[in-house]
Amino acid sequence: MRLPFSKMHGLGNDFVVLDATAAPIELTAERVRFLADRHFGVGCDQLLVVEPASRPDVDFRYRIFNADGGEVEQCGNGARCFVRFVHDKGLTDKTAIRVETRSGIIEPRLEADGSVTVDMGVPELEPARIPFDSGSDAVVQPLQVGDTMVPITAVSMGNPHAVQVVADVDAAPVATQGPAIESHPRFPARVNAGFMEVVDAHTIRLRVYERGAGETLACGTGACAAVVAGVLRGLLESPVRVHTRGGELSIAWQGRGTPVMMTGPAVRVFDAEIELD
Ligand SMILES: N[C@@H](CCC[C@H](N)C(=O)O)C(=O)O
Repeated sequence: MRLPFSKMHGLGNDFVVLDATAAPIELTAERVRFLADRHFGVGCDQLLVVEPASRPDVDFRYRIFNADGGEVEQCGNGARCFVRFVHDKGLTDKTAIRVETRSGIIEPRLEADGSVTVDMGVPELEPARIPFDSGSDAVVQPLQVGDTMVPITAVSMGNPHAVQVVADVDAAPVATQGPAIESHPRFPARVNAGFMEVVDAHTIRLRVYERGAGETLACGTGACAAVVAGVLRGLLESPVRVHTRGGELSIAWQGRGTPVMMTGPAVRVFDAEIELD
């Protein structure tokens, strides 16, 4: 079978995007891993599948698979690329879209300058929702990682994040601590590990070791989670510019009980087809 796809990215966090609005696409974890493979397949951090909505009050459903084949709840950079994709493919002409994800409905909006703003919903801060087996809802919690005690803030943007503050993000132990935090027993569903350098109250530098994908050039939900963690810790004030290795995002959050707003670019790089067994 020949499978048409688009290759897209949001700040270098790259995606293979499939249109399943007209007919379902049979996806196995093995197929996802093949498509995501940078040597034997197409290559991406996440695979996104656009599907028809399952209810009348939303426009589409979109599903997210990590490069390791696992289906996950949310993806910020993917949400912006989803909007670019449905417009480029003529699937809608609405600029404000309601879309179902595994973690609920999000509301992205295509801006006049081509950037996309996404209402990413209200962050969950209760550790039990992460799930984070700590029995406490303190904003900063100790996490034993090897020989090091790491103070982290656990935030769910639909998907789970553990954010730590570092002095210099370029020197942060992302490659070593990232996988250890991702699979830490305190996070039974695994977690995305964020390393945030606070530059000033409105600016951070961020790297994220993503669950199921490794370090990516940018992580949209990771940026939202880092800003939430920074505001809760009294280090940041909304809005915050988030500098990633792939570029810049703007994140606004007015505090507990309010949604996180994310604005950034979305790029369709090329369209192609691939032969699947
Ligand atoms: N890159 C994404 C997040 C993708 C999912 C994540 N790796 C997870 O497992 O939760 C983003 O831009 O948010």
